[in-house]
Amino acid sequence: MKQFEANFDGLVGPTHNYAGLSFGNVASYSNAAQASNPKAAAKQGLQKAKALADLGMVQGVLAPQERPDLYTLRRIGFSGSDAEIIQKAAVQAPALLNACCSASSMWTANAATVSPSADTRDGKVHFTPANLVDKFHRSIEPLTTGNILKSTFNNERYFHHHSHLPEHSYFGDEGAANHTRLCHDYGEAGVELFVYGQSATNPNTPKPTKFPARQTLEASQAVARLHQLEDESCVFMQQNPDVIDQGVFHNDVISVGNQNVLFYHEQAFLDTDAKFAEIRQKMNGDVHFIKVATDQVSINDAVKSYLFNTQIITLPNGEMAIIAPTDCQENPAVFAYLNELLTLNTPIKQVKYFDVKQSMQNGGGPACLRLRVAMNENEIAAVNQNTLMNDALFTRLNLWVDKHYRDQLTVNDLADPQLIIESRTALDELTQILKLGSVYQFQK
Ligand SMILES: N=C(N)NCCC[C@H](NC(=O)CCC(=O)O)C(=O)O
Repeated sequence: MKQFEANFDGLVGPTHNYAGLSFGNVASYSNAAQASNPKAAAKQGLQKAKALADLGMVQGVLAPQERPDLYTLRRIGFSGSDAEIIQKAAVQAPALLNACCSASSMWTANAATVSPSADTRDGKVHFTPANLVDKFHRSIEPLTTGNILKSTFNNERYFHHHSHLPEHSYFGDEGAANHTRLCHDYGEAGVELFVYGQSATNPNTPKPTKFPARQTLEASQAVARLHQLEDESCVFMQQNPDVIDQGVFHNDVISVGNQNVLFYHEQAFLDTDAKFAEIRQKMNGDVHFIKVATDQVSINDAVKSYLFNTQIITLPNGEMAIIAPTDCQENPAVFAYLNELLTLNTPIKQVKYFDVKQSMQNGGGPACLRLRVAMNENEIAAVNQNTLMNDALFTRLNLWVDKHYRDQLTVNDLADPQLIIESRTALDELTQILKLGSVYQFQK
């Protein structure tokens, strides 16, 4: 049976804005309070998704979340009509209103951790929504994420959905941003590489000192247990705390894998040699570790350009390509490195650049925008087919964005009570386009 790795990109929501909500994420902090362009942001995302579909990849979309999140604002004590709640929050607690308006669910690498059926004991594809407890604006995502995943992968014969992990710092979980699956063929059992920032229960292990380590070892181990993975197919590796302190807030800002390739910066991990030996032994066969040295690309350039927040994809002809943000073209050291990479004898033969600047300005590159789901033909046939990208869906979603999205949004606009009406109208229509059923609270 044929095997594929599908990418499910998050649709950018109508409230896309820059509110400086993510301490430790350099781009989010440095672009705080800039005006955003929701329509352009959504279209940049659609262009990338469509281009991958046109390359012959299986490409899907995941719906965004309802924002402003009135339910959370009510939960924290704001009352009255929708307009009154927004108006009171804007005056009394503007930072909390901003958090409840974030379109951060667009970065679906943080939606969940996914283990393909080839790796799991029950032979199903497993999903655990990330609890994202480190950031308040993201901690309000997992319930709706679970609803959207269940409506997108809506067949119990093939898909096993778990609840998110307990909402406590012991179990800080950021989903697939800290999880890479290495394998020889997508349909064969692979090695699931869990990269954590700190151990929450062991005070003697290294930790960053300036910025938070969002992913814990305890969360990664819990996901591996839930997903019924064998010990022989898991590797738990610690991210270098020094790079977290330089703005590498997720592992996918410093390394990316695909099949038997791991592309990484030499400073990415702790205990690299021993852990790579473990990966080699568990992989039973060739693994290409493509190391980028600090004198080729500094951590600062990697964080600015998102060299490692690229997608490595296997094209239908078997060659690998890198999907990179145009920011990599604009950074001389990174552009020179990528040109050189193509001359080295690695499986990566092409680089394709995409303008995703609206997302980049909040610290989200091409890889943040997608959730990978490796599936066989039967599993793909069991996916909600209305979420799969093709010419018709691309046209339909562009028209939908044109109809509902604002050209520009500032943080001050988040107090406009009209925004919730626009957002709900847009999302209601989207659930009909994607035939998701009632995934949002306002639809229940
Ligand atoms: N690396 C991966 N996989 N994802 C990137 C997530 C970016 C996101 N930015 C934000 O949430 C910024 C929102 C704001 O500041 O308005 C975050 O920090 O969680």
